Amino acid sequence: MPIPTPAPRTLYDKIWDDHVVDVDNDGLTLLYIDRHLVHEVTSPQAFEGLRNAGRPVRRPDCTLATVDHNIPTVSRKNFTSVESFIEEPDSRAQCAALEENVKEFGLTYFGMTDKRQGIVHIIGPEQGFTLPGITCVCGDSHTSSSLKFTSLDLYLTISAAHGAFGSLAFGIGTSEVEHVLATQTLLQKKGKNMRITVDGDLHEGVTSKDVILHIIGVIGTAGGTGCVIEYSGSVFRGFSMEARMSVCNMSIEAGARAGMVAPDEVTFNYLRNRPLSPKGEAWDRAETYWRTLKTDEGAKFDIEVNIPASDIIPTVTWGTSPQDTVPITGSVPDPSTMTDPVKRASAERSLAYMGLTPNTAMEDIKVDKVFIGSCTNGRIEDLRSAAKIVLAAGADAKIAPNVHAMIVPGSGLIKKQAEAEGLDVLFKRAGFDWREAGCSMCLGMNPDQLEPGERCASTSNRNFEGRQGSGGRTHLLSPAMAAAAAMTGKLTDVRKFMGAVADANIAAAPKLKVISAFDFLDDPVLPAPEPQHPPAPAASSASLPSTDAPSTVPKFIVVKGITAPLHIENVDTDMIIPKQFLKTLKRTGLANALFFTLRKDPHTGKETDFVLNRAPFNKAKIMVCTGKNFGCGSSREHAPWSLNDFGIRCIIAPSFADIFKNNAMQNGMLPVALPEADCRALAEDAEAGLELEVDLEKQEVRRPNGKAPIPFTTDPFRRHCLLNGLDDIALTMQRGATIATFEQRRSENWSWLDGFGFKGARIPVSAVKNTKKMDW
Ligand SMILES: CC(C)[C@H](C(=O)O)[C@@H](O)C(=O)O
Ligand code: SF4
Repeated sequence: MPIPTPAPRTLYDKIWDDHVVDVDNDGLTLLYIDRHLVHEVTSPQAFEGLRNAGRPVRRPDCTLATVDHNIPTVSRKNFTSVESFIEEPDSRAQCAALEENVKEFGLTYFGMTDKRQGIVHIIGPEQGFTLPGITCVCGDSHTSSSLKFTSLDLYLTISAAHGAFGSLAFGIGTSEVEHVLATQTLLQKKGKNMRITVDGDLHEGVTSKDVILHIIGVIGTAGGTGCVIEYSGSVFRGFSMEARMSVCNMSIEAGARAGMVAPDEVTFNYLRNRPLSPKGEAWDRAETYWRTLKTDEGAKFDIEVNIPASDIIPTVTWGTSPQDTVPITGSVPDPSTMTDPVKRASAERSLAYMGLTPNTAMEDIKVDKVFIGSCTNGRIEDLRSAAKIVLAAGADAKIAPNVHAMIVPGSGLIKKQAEAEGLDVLFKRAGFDWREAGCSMCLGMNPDQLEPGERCASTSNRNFEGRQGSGGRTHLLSPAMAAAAAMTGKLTDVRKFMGAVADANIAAAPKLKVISAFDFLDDPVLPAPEPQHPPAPAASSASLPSTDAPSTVPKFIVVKGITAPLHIENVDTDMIIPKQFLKTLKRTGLANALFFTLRKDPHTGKETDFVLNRAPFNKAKIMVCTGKNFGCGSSREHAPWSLNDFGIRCIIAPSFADIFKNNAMQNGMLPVALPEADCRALAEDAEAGLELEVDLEKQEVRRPNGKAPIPFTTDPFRRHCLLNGLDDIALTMQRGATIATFEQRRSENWSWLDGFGFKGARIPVSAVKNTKKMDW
């Protein structure tokens, strides 16, 4: 009998298969999570949940925490403690809460005096915490090139995230953070396989950031919904790890669950000898396994997109969605030429917000601020590429007057490396503001924010309304383009900083040193302190779904009530709840925060005529949105929390972003996806002030005035949980024995994934030199 050949599998299929702890008949999978990154914004409520239930963190050795979003980026020379350093009370409380939580639960933490502190998505790869073939999650959406600048002779390859290592990395909400902390698993349905291939030679001046902005412009911010994207083709193969990270990092902006690149020599060279990478014989075994992690010949992709490299030129955004891209040589689009009414309305709204007139040349747009940093572009190669532009501008060149240009390295180590290379001196001499590591003006949860009406050339990843500050206007672009904008004071084609004059300027300038990142990675990782929390009672195995597990999730059976209509496409979670409300330590009290920037006039503070401010919609229990891709962007669970607090238990829309959908259901809320025409019909009922009735048992939306109900479908497991008000964590805890069996197999087959660097003797908390400092 010939042995049947196994079906060819994609990279995603392989990683998925290797992490299945258990699977039910519907394909709902209990997936093991190898690495969990934690930050201060999305974790307080998760730790509180553990504390209330008396549960420990199941795998402290696979969990790494840092502070990044709230922290000021001013000099830390006088830092003594978070309490005295962070002025804003809510930011301070969130950072202090994390410090308490890591101590109580025994987690490794890179705090503000640790040079390894930085943006979660930067420190994971930097430390070798992120490895090929792993599953990696974070309560943060961004958990998902060798660029030929020939005439500038740039060694740059522009940079960011975990999937770039051939791992399955995705963002989760706070309830799922708690689930992973408690069980080291997640309940997941497998996504679709999507492949984006970019082949050919990139034009001069085109970086990995331009490549991913161009891709998002082509497929749209919902283009990757429900998919895991594998990036393939000669362009990605030719990219450095940093460049691959930038691309994978922005997969969430394309709506995808995750993005990945198959590991290869570039990956192995990046990882070898990183502090948390496997060493010696363990490395050899790991590398042998990693080399199997590529898509098999003939494997099936559900969606394939091919983009010729030659189509891409330096790219910039004009609007308030990352899909609003245009070549820098182009101009602001004219909404009057758009036929789709929802698209036209969205474009008009964007242009009004951005203060732009149709057909203005992009290069004529003046900027007030420049931000170089973020998890997309805060790496050493990004800083080097910006530095090259400064050099190309000439020995005494300064940034344009009236421009404030900020450079925020992604981690303390990157900052040190850049300073050793002399980049800080170069930048400061040209007038840039050189800062400490953190998320900074990417989101502005700290003091780094735009003033209303200010325009920023930004290397970050989101240009949503109010993202960088209420009323602030963001244009996304590459670090080289951002540096060019800083020098000229307006959006500028980076190729103007290339050619004979630029070459001569660079040749005349003192050579910048190139120093290896490995010179800064020598710190041993000290053991985590013993958790001070009592161990959980032994778990027993039970079949899923059981209805007798303890739960605080409300049931969803039938919801009837006033429905608020909304006619916006790509409603992002920054719009649902802006950043200033993410600083809470609670899940409640957020009703007033819902759609805050649309409900309050930023200048007068008075209520606008936004639908939720008007009777009867101010009492809405249901929301119907006619634009697709509701809830895109950030993974903040605060978005469903604020809807829930307002009284809205059900959202109907043509489509939802994956993380939002999950987050809503974790809170006993129901997202209903219906065809656009049905959403429009329901919106008409809603506008007439008539009540709708959503029945989950019968899976139908009942309409007023005897109109036929509209049927919908829901995932059977989720429906069961919603109808019975079941809590995922309690259900998964019942499968403790199955998880333990998986962990045993994991230790045998992939031993390098256990206990990253903590395997030796544990050091008690009291042995840390200064116990006030939490930087062990
Ligand atoms: C705070 C966090 C939930 C959020 C995210 O998920 O992306 C943030 O990092 C962002 O970029 O908006
Ligand atoms: S997108 Fe911005 S705010 Fe979010 S993690 Fe990255 S740097 Fe931080």
